[in-house]
Amino acid sequence: MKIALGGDHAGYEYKKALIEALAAEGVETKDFGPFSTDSVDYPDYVHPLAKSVLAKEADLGILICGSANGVAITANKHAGIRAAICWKPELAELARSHNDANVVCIPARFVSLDEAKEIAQKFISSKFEGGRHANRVNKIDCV
Ligand SMILES: O=C(CO)[C@H](O)[C@H](O)[C@H](O)COP(=O)(O)O
Repeated sequence: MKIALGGDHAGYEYKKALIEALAAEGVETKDFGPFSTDSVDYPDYVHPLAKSVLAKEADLGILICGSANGVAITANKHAGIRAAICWKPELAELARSHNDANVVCIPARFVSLDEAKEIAQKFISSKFEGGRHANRVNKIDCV
């Protein structure tokens, strides 16, 4: 499994820690930046990550910023991206199992680092259930 990570300056420290934690578990990652806490514009980092997930260069994406709103709004502009804002591990599990989300957006200014790690872990380890949920997800993509 390969995970793409990105976000903005408000999520930089959490992104760094998540990459270290994933690497320690043998999970391959690709860091789309930013690479410091200098103030940046999140769309500059979200668009390349979304394209990479759609190109199947990465299996799933993790976006981290202050509130998760901007990165989610941006990622969901890409047809085929289903980006979910998750502030609890249970939400991350449901985003995968019910909504087939392929990107999770974590609000770094509203969760602890340990919570962010749990959210990321639950997201990448959960599977889409299909069935009735597939009918619904397919209608999203029909627009
Ligand atoms: O929605 C956002 C980006 O996806 C975040 O909340 C940003 O991290 C936030 O807007 C950054 O605010 P700052 O005052 O420029 O640090």
